[in-house]
Amino acid sequence: MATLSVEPPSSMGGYGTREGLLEKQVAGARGNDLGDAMSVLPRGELKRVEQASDPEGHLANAAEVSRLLREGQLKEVPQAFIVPEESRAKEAYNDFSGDQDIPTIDISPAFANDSEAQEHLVEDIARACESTGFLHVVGHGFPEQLMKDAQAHGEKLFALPLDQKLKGSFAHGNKLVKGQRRGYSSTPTLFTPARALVWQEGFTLIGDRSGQVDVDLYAEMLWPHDEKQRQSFCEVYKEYAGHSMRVCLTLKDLLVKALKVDSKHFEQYFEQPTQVLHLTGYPPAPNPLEVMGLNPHYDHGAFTIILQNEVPGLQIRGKSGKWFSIRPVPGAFCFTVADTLQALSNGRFKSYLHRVVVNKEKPRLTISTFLAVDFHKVIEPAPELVDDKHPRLYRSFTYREYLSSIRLKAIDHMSDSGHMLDFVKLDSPDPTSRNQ
Ligand SMILES: O=C(O)CCC(=O)C(=O)O
Ligand SMILES: [Fe+2]
Repeated sequence: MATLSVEPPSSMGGYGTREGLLEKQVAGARGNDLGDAMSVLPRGELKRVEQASDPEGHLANAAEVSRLLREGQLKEVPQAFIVPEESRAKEAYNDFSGDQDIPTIDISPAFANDSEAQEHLVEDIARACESTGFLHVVGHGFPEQLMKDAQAHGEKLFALPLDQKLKGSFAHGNKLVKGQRRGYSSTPTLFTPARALVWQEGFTLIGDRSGQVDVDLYAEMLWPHDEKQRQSFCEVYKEYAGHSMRVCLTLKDLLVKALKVDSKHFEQYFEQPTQVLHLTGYPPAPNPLEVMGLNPHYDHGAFTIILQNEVPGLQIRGKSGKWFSIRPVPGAFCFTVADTLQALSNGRFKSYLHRVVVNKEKPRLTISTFLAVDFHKVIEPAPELVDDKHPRLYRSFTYREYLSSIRLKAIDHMSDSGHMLDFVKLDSPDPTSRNQ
């Protein structure tokens, strides 16, 4: 996924020149050690990623490879994408066994004055976050046309020639920001125990609480000669960021109510939240299960809302341990609890392992909004959630630490499907997670 910036929100606007903004962004990114918030790169792996996403290396870009295969210019998928047998998904993109447990919840009572309906809503949310960790959100008030426009612009972006897309990337040439995904990102290795390039490409924007987002710079690099497209792209994603932040903050309020805790404790984590808007394109693959769209992982932030096109592929590993695909619900955001929320709720709300598999025919496109808590706030559960029956599960940590030192430690010791949160568990027998 994506990169987070610790720059304060005001830093996203107001730079007179493109160079100034560029410089500032690079400096900002260098100044933080968060790295890529979602990608787990084992040490030494970065070089491989940089090489793999070399502008010359068209064969390391999943979209390009997919195109060449479709056009018959390439006979087989390059080895770098092939997932070792033992790490491959066995469940196809349209295996929905288990999907019936994922509820669709209408959050419109959150905007109305009906306390009874609100109470039911809050109960439904609590139940879903405690059991499946995933749910579909409808009745969110996000403009339907804007969803479609954002998806259409995503398709346009991913349809650009690779060389052009790479110009809108922060991972190349002098603009290299180590390990970070901002703007366009060519196919990376993500959550790597599987050690293969994932079958996807991405585009990342960083936004703040006010809904501002750093889109202008990338649009200028992607469409230097097409002002109309550039403006329209920027307009759509700025609007998208404003609405998605609003939906996220509404969800945050509902989650606080669902936990029945003093809202003050929670509010402190969301004074300067960051939203990472991440578009992911998953091209078709001839033998879909020999590659992986996105390796199994838990999201790190507070929670994520995912807008999916009509093509399924997001899979979760349910309580029974069985993987299944989530059927996209038109007009809905797919919500998932992430690690920070699991820690803040003292384990009551659960972050689940998920991944993405691809299919033979249809490109999949998603727009994820990752909501992250303030980087420097010490994450501790609300006192009401800790008692004799519910002892404290995780030690205190900051989100910044979670994405830097804890993450590095986890990378060295974590298994394929390991959970990074286990590395801050208080009763963990794992010596690497103790005495920190
Ligand atoms: O694209 C999707 O369906 C899910 C993406 C995801 O899980 C992630 O980027 O963390
Ligand atoms: Fe995820």
